[in-house]
Amino acid sequence: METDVGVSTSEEANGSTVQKKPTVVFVLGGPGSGKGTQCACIVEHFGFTHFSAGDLLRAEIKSGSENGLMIKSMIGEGKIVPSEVTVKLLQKAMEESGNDKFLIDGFPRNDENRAAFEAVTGIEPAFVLFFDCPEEEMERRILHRNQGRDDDNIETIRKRFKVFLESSLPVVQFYESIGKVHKIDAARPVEEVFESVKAVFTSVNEKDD
Ligand SMILES: Nc1ncnc2c1ncn2[C@@H]1O[C@H](COP(=O)(O)OP(=O)(O)OP(=O)(O)O)[C@@H](O)[C@H]1O
Ligand SMILES: Nc1ccn([C@H]2C[C@H](O)[C@@H](COP(=O)(O)O)O2)c(=O)n1
Ligand SMILES: [Mg+2]
Repeated sequence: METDVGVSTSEEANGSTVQKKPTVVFVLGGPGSGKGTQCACIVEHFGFTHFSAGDLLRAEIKSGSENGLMIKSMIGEGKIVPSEVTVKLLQKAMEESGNDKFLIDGFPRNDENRAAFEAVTGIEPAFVLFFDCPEEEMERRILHRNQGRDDDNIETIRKRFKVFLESSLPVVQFYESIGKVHKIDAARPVEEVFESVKAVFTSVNEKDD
């Protein structure tokens, strides 16, 4: 059933009401491609609220919720948590944020994620940013990340890469087929990548004006 996440209502001059859905940008890319790093820059410049699906799931584990152990075990195996759980966390975060512009990072990770989000929120992404990065570079970045993530070990990293190729890339290809993907070469220094990201947001904003 569809709910009205962040829907704002405005009254037209003729008295009719218009409902505006929030703007959602999905931020996709392999593990360690730099999604979180770039999202932090986008937030500073473009007024979006950033939600990382992985961060929300890790917070759920820490909170001691009834799903915590299941989520921990799936993340440890590099597997994708059932969409019902992740979509609920995203929906709650969006509702509580007070904003109507969201960067959703690391989601949708598979076609089930994509379909569940659309069915529950009724929202389709304005566009999708895809950070394209070679596996060796992603592996190097993750192994130097040092954020104490349980899944940043070589065995789980390899599993995450496999899931990315088998389940997440097809979602990117789906959005490509409907013309929604902006592909960014992520194998460059952070500032250079962000220059390309900025150009995407600026051109989209200009088209909307
Ligand atoms: N362009 C870059 N060049 C070099 N290092 C980078 C770049 N972007 C991010 N990093 C570093 O690589 C590591 C992974 O980046 P980040 O956490 O942003 O990736 P991610 O795509 O969110 O990964 P995950 O999917 O595992 O959450 C971090 O230590 C970050 O500082
Ligand atoms: N849509 C999602 C996003 C993340 N997860 C799980 C599985 C991932 O390996 C892990 C870490 O995500 P990241 O922080 O690397 O984006 O979280 C998921 O099941 N579903
Ligand atoms: Mg991340």
